[in-house]
Amino acid sequence: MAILFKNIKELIQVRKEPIAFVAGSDMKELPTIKNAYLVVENGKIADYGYMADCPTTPVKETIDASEKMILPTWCDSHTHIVYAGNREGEFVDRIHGLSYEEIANKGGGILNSARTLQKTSEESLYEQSKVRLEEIMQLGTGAVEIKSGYGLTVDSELKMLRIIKRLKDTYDLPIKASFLGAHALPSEYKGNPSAYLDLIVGEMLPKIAEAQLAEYIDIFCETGYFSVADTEVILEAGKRYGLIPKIHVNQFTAIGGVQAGVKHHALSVDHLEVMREEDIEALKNTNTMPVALPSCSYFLSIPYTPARKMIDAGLPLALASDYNPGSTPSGNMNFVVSTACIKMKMTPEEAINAATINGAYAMGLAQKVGSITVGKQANLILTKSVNSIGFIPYAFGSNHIESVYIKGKAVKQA
Ligand SMILES: N=CN[C@@H](CCC(=O)O)C(=O)O
Ligand SMILES: [Zn+2]
Repeated sequence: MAILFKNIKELIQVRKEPIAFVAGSDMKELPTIKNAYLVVENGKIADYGYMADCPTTPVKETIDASEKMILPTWCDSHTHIVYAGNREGEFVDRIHGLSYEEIANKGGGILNSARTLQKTSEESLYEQSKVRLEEIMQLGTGAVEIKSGYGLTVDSELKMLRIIKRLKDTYDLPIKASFLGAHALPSEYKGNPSAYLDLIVGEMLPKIAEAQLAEYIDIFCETGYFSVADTEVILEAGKRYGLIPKIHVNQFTAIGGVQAGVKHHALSVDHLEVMREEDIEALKNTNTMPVALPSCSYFLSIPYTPARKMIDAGLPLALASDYNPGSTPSGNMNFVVSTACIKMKMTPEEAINAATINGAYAMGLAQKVGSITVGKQANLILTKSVNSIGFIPYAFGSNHIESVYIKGKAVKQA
């Protein structure tokens, strides 16, 4: 039996026909219906429209949404929520003046998280990760991509990906897995990166593909991590096993990673804090979604992705959290949307498009989530009483969410 939401002050991100993503000036358009109803049946959006046309057929439950808005849940296309322990010690080191790079050069950073994860049992890692997944669901995330990349050995990378699989099998929200074996060079391979690339290509990838543990292949293409040539090797290898590229590029330096991503038909290129004209040019008229991670810029005090320049050049943009223990210990997409407006000068409409339909596209889920469209999964945010759409990112410190629904079922609040 159906659930009826009635008297919805504004139903946000209504798309009658499914769309893949929005780009350029279209990102300013966020279609809505004021004074609306919405019907959910069998976990899917079954019907919606103006209250004047609200159906009178009996339903299992009616929810009065007077003064409240409904929008699709956030689509977080870039996270690292499977990790062990935390890195608050490095946070304090940075307060005392060390840079992210200096900490990494001392064996901290990603290698620090890898050492902890390698020592952590699969059960404990699952328990730690599921807490973060449940936390982000309560914060309104209804679809998420999760990366490996804190294992950096065959066994530990597989351990991470098995946990992502277990989360997929346990929870109702869509989850996508990316294999990020090339996240950092393990210290035992120092001076011999090609031996580590051989391990990824020769041992990790075949095992991951055989067990069907990942949809995407990722790499940290960055000065001091992996080169553009390494990136091409890894993306080629991943593609041989059917994995689609989704890569980390241009976080600290621009070295041609965007072009490599486009050349290999990456579904997304993520970070993009440092963008040259030629990087923006390279993304035009492609199917590659640029993804900005403003919480990372905030936490590390590094530049924000030049969203205005990119959108004004006609590009699409997605927003994601980058939830991880080092550069972004937060998976709060509400903060991401607010920060995109406050620091990147995106309008509320652009930011909501970027965090819903464009995020869904960046993880291959645009047909399933990211808009209010009949037949899509009923993953919904019911707000508290709010004045307007703009009020949501404007009042950035407040919790505007009354309830989150995944496949039409309310997510238990902590
Ligand atoms: N930049 C690369 N990877 C992560 C951070 C990893 C870490 O510091 O643990 C990111 O996307 O920000
Ligand atoms: Zn990342």
